[in-house]
Amino acid sequence: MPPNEQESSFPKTPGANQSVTSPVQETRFSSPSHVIPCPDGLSHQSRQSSVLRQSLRPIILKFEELTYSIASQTGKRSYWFGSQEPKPNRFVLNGVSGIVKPGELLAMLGPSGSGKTTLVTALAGRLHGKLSGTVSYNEEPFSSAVKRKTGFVTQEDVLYPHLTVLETLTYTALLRLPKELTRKEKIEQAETVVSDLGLTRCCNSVIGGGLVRGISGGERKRVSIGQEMLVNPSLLLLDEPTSGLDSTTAARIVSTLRTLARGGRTVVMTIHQPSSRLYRMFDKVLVLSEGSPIYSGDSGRVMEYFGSIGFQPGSNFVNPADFVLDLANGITSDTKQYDQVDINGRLDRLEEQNSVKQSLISSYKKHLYPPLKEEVSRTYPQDQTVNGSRAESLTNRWPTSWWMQFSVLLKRGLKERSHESFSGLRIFMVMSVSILSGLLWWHSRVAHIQDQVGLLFFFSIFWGFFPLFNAIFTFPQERPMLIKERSSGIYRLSSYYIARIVGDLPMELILPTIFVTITYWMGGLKPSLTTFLLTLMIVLYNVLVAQGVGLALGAILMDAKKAATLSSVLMLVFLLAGGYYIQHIPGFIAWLKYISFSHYCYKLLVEVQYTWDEVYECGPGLHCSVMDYEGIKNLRIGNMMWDVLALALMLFLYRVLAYLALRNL
Ligand SMILES: Nc1ncnc2c1ncn2[C@@H]1O[C@H](COP(=O)(O)OP(=O)(O)OP(=O)(O)O)[C@@H](O)[C@H]1O
Repeated sequence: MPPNEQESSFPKTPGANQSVTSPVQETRFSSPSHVIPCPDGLSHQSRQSSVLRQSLRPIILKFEELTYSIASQTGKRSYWFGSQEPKPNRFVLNGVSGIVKPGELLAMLGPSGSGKTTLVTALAGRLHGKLSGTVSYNEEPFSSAVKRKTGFVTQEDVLYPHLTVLETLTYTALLRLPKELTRKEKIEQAETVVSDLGLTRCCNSVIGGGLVRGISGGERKRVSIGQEMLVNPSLLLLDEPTSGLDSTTAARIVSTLRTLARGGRTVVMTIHQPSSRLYRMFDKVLVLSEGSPIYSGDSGRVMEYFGSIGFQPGSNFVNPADFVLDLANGITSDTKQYDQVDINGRLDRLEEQNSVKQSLISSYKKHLYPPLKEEVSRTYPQDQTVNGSRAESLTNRWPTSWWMQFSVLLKRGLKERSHESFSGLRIFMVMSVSILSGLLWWHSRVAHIQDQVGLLFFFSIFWGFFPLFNAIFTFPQERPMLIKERSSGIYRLSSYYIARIVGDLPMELILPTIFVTITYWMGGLKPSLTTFLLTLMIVLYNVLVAQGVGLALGAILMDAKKAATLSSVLMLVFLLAGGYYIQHIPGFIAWLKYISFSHYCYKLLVEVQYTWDEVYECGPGLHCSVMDYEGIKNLRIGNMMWDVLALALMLFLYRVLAYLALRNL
């Protein structure tokens, strides 16, 4: 078999219960030494630990009379307040029922907006809002045990763009697979998924996204599926796994899903417009029309059912999916659908379509719902249920230890953000500002006290603004990933949060160190190593506090634009209340400086720079004490400890605030 044939296609696994008989491709890819070698097609080991193996704890998924509504708006705006008049709730799902057993693949079909995504999200236990009806997993409600055995692939792929395919799956394996497995076994499992999903060819390519060119949409989708397959889920739910893919790739994906189902899993997917080739792979279909079911049952009996209630396909009929989707839209073979019709004709047609939909919904209720209800209410024998593992899962809520989560998240974060942390632009910006300010304040002397104090104030403001603005984007950017991984119960928020903060530290601290080193000596500040080191420590301390403010604003607002606007206002206030520009702030607003971290930083910088016995030339032949200089006197220099404590309090409080805001995500 030519290498490419092996690599580019899905494995020809006949079923998880059967052994793979395809020839083994033994030749490894010649990969550069710095690149992790990609796994072979299907190696001996892969065959033994293939993710297409059997599910350990089969799940029977039942859902009964699911109804979900949203409050809609009339669109009429009040002139003064811009509020909208409330309208009665709109039903997105209306009495949807079904049952999917282990080994079955259910496809949910329906036109755009018919409620497929809402339904699959509800089945994954992630729909918040007014959902009524029941969803059960082996007769039990959704629980953390079920969550751990459920894989959910959303319509949009949420992946880190700068990680490679193999890195993405390896980090997921390290985080999601239980601690009973060794690190080596987890990595092997990730490699197996790469082989099983035919991703060998692109395993060292970056995922890409946004402005980064990476793997194709189909490959990205397979990576998303692979992330869920890694944990050998008993229940796999996928929202539009084939959207935007060519028919061959779509067929490969559905074929893999079928293989997974045959291994004893319960697989549910939504699909927009399947080809007849895809349609034949489904065991069951559920057809939705504006949130109401019009068919639920065996995929092979769909034509027979609609024929029995008087809806026959037209003479040019080929694909059952096209036929049922037309029906879900209220279009029958008799409808004049694509002709040019006037406005009256169009209204008539809408009425006609609505009456077709109503008739289909009534027929469903009359003919399909009673036997389905009976099937759903029946109790099925279960060999081994997810609930069997409940006690174990409840005592052992997380798959890995806190430390393991922290170290994997730290490494993954460093890898993903290495390009931005060490971005040439950021370094260039800091270097150029430091050299420019060094030149502007070139060898300033105590004699020019105002200039020198200005440089210290500039330190406090620049190193307040810069880290604050960088930190603002952290959580709004990470939000989709955090929601995805946290709703799968992969790690604790604390391990993620600390890994994120620690991961950002090196660059957050290296840049100001370079800056202060250049500007301090060029700017002619006190030529003492101790004073220099103290100045550096104060600036770094300020950076950490500013970063905390940025993280808190980003986490609370979860909108980078809003957070940036708010922080501009905040920094402007801190700039003005800092004590450099205005020395006599009116008493009623003077408290502002106490909430400004730049004020404390500036005060500390002045305190370490000057001593009480230092003088400057305050007039021709006149020498005054530096501490009597108006700009310094009003700072009320004295107790450095209070300033350090105030900053410590802010350092702690803002970070706690950010953490609490993330908990409410
Ligand atoms: N939170 C929400 N706010 C407003 N509208 C909503 C919300 N959730 C769902 N809807 C509406 O419910 C309907 C069903 O949405 P859903 O995304 O489930 O449809 P879909 O069948 O998956 O569509 P598509 O195939 O285009 O993805 C749509 O009209 C959508 O606008």
